[in-house]
Amino acid sequence: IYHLWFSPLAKFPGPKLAASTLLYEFYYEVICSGQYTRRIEKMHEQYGPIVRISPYEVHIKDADFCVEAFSPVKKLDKYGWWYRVFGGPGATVSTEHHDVHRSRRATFKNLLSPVAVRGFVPTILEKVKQAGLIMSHHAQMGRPINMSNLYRCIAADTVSAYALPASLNLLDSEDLGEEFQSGLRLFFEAATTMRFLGFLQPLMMMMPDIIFKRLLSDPAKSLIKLIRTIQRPSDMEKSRSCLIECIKTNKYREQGDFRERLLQEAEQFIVAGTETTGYALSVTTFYILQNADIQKKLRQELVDAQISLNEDDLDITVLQNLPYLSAIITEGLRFAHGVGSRLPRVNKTGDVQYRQWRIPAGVPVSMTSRLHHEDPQLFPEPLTFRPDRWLQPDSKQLRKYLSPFGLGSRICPGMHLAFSEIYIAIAYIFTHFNVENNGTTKEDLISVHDLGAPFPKRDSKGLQVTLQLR
Ligand code: HEM
Repeated sequence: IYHLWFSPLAKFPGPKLAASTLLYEFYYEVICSGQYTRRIEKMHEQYGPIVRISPYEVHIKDADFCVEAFSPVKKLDKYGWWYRVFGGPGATVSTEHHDVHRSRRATFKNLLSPVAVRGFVPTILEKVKQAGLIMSHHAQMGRPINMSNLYRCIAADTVSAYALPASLNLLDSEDLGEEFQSGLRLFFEAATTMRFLGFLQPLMMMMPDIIFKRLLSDPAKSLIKLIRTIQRPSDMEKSRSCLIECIKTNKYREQGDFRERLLQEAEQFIVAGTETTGYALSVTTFYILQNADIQKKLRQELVDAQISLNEDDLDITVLQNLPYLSAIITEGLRFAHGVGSRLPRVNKTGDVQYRQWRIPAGVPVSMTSRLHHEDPQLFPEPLTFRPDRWLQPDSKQLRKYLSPFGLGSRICPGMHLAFSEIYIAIAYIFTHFNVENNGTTKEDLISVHDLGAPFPKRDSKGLQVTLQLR
């Protein structure tokens, strides 16, 4: 009764059931597995650009407003209830308060800068070439390959080698990271459930180690082992400037357990940098393969540019200046929003005004990038993959509405690394192989379950392709 009649949000449009209990969201998120984003989309169709989606939160679908409201100059908190399940209390991604977040994020500002990423290009190329050998082997055997898994392996091996002194080496695994992928999906499913059943967390912490270990998949165990072993002092000394050093030596060093913070930040890097980048690569490749003309133009540009894809002299800026490749990658990111669900923020410093609606300070306000990316007013024929839309005189204006990496002060810090991986992998693969789709449909790739990260239908075989060496 309070939520429906007396709450300061009582006058906001939206379904009465959603306004009165969190069980409404629980049903769509947990019972139906990641369906609330789609439900919110429907609510906007019915109620307009602002809807109350829970007893405590409103969601806005208005790209111009969101760009402004999520601007980096605004001091916004993350919505603790939503984010606490994505990492421990020491992880930057789940840090609630703006000021604490600022100092935590400063810890690895230099680590992920464009200059630092440029220094890492030879390692990225090495990983892509390793994947190229696996592809060549499949080409010779005449066997199709699951590119979704291969891309995820490249992403996991790259981000782990970047953040830690050792790589996860999933490209060496026999199942090409298949088990790792199931583990990641399980992680996101469990996180979605725990958001609502947080009261069970203390019980889980009491679970004996032996039972906990049995529940983990082998790759999850290797990830934990990898992070644990690199905490030995000898590894710390010999490590190049990576996450360990950043946390240990930075001036914002926090009180508390260094190892625990390292574990949480490292996990966050690997989870945040694997599914997202792998998904962007799969979706972009899928759409290139759907259209012979796009593929032809891309190859022509790569051939004309005569780029050397060797570790010693690859200049990534040359790749990044290729207009058609860049347009393809930008359009790919419009489809492959790494975080499919909403991004809620809390402004504690003052009320938020949206049109005639005054949202009281402290109320979580969320937005969803996909809803902007698929808005026909902003992107005509939004469900058609059209790199050309990024090559028009006015396409700079359009970029404002593209937010695959989020917005504001919490925008993805790993985007330079992600861009480098995507540019190198797409350029390398389409230079060295003829690639053909082997029966993959859109339904095998599009996000059906938004669990923080987007996941396709459960029985999807990923992007299956056949290859021929060029
Ligand atoms: C195509 C690839 C990627 C996409 C689309 C992507 C997308 C995003 C988005 C949308 C957010 C904001 C989440 C929010 O506001 O709640 C985010 C945050 C984050 N991402 Fe990425 N990401 C990608 C790759 C990476 C990589 C490679 C890394 C690691 C090097 C990384 C590390 C992070 C971290 C640490 C955060 C939390 C930032 C903070 O809260 O300050 N991401 N990412």
